[in-house]
Amino acid sequence: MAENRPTPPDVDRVAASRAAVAARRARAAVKDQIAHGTRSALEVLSTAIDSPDGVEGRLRVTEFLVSIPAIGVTKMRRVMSQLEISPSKRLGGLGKHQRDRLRDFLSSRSSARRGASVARLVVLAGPTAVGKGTVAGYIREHYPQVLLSVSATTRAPRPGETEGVSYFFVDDAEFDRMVQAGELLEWAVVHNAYRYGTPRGPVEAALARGDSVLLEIDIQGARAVRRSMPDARLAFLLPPTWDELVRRLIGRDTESSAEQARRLETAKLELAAQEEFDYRVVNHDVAEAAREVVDLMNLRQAPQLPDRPIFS
Ligand SMILES: Nc1ncnc2c1ncn2[C@@H]1O[C@H](COP(=O)(O)OP(=O)(O)OP(=O)(O)O)[C@@H](O)[C@H]1O
Ligand SMILES: Nc1nc2c(ncn2[C@@H]2O[C@H](COP(=O)(O)O)[C@@H](O)[C@H]2O)c(=O)[nH]1
Repeated sequence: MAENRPTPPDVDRVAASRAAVAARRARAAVKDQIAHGTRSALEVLSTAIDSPDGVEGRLRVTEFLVSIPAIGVTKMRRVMSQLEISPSKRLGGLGKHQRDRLRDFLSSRSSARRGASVARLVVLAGPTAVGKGTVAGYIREHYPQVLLSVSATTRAPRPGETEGVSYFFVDDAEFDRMVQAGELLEWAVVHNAYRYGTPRGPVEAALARGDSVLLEIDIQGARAVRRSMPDARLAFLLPPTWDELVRRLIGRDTESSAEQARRLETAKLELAAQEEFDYRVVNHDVAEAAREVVDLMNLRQAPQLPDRPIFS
């Protein structure tokens, strides 16, 4: 029996393997922070320099670079070679010149991005029931650094909706006044029923501060934003399949069957508009779609669109 008891070297090995798992998780958390913009890459580099044996210091430069939005593996390799850093290096093990070159690279990137702050306006549109509201709600909850514009609407609140959070619920006279006073960045009659519009003030103020803004609006609104703010990035949310879109609309159970049929007819036309958009995001999974939309706010270069529509 005594032979089955863990010997001191076994105990050491178990402890070491637990410590390695914990360290890997801690490094993954740092990479997530960079990817989601809750921590800047420059700040992580400074921490690594101050404590080379800490979590940040143990991050490989390759992993660090690819966690930065808009840096993929190909670009990372190019940057590593330009900065003359070998792929095996960790942030805490960089020599002084390598650190300086990496710091300069990160600073020039971040100031270039500040200069392009108008491109931080992202419009999320797509057919009825694809999940725009669900994805936008997820972003509101999980990405507090993104301002989610609150629209004005002439429709009545639904159960559970809150004034000033879901919408600003206004009557026709007030909506007319807002239009006349130029208070709306765009507005449209949606589903041939009620008017919806984006209040201009909060969006412009946030962009002037350099904050990211998300508009969850219909396709007519997206077109209007494109005309007035050509730097905005337009994302089209797609369902995985047409049948899934129908399932979501019917499953939501917020419209009569006549209204559902009407929305599905409109949805066919709206799906044809996807090619007017800069990006397409397929809403298989809410968290994943939300991350893709948030990533658009940090990209400097728009990724190439595929030649043909993904789904129509
Ligand atoms: N990834 C997903 N997987 C499964 N169900 C989803 C997903 N995303 C959203 N849904 C569900 O689909 C339904 C429609 O979503 P939502 O109301 O957000 O759509 P919408 O695009 O905002 O619609 P509308 O433009 O008509 O207001 C909801 O019941 C929601 O819970
Ligand atoms: N053009 C705009 N469309 C908007 C705006 N706010 C919301 N919407 C779109 O309306 C429909 C219906 O919304 P619901 O809450 O009544 O189901 C949906 O497609 C939204 O995207 C806006 O400010 N401008």
